[in-house]
Amino acid sequence: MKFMQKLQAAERLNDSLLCVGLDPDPARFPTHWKGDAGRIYDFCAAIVDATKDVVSAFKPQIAYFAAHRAEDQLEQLMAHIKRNAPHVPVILDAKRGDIGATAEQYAREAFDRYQADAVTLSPFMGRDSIEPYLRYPDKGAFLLCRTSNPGGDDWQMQRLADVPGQPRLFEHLARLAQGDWNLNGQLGLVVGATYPKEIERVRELAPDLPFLVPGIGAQGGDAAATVAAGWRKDAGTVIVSSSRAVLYAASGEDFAAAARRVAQATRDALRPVSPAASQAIPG
Ligand SMILES: O=c1ccn([C@@H]2O[C@H](COP(=O)(O)O)[C@@H](O)[C@H]2O)c(=O)[nH]1
Repeated sequence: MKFMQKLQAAERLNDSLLCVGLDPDPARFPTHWKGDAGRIYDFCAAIVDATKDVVSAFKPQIAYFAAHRAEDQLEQLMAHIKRNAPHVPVILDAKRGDIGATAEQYAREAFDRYQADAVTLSPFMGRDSIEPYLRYPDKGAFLLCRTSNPGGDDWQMQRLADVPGQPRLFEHLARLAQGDWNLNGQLGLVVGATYPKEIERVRELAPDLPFLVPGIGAQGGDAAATVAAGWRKDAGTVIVSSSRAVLYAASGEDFAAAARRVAQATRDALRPVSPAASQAIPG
């Protein structure tokens, strides 16, 4: 099944726009596993099992595994999700961006090694740095467009003097992703929940693309404003990601149950409420 279809099916099945981010930090593990990087798989698998009927996607962040030499635990985790939550798409947050030949290797890493359904990419190096990922017809790729961090202003808000209308960089990218670059409908955009006005702008420029939206929870973005700005009935959807607020909801042996409660509350806060929208994710 293609990534976009899998995403749509998971949204409907779980009636959810929430993506749980898997950013395992051993220093924040529950007391009985605290500091033990050997428990990364156990921790993430428990979160997956507790939230798999509440989410539209999972988003493991590769840095949290690589930093602890835990790539083998990421492979195990991906296999666990395929086995126990096969209906939930997995977006590998890797933010890769390199020349074509190297991008081919990164694409193999994401899609062959880790079996991800989609990957995040930095589009800074241009179209040929994205193309190798699009050769996997069933997979998706999310391009960083207007990121959730304050430093995103340094580049993404700059105007391009040589392009008609002098769009900001993020606006130019949104147009490319909706148009020329999106040959087979595999692209989406990363837009931070911390900038709802820009989410709205990107939605104008890219009406059909799925948005991966980090920045609610620990970064303080507003769930309802995010959905109002980015989600359109029967058109572009949003995959709203929260990591730390869910993962570290409690520090005792009940951590997975606490994560589930926060995930459920977040999913509920993300329900579309505009008059044009239905309460449930439409089928
Ligand atoms: O613009 C971006 C792009 C990616 N991220 C990633 O999302 C999560 C956010 O974690 P929280 O704990 O929910 O704040 C993390 O993996 C980032 O690398 C982002 O925050 N902003």
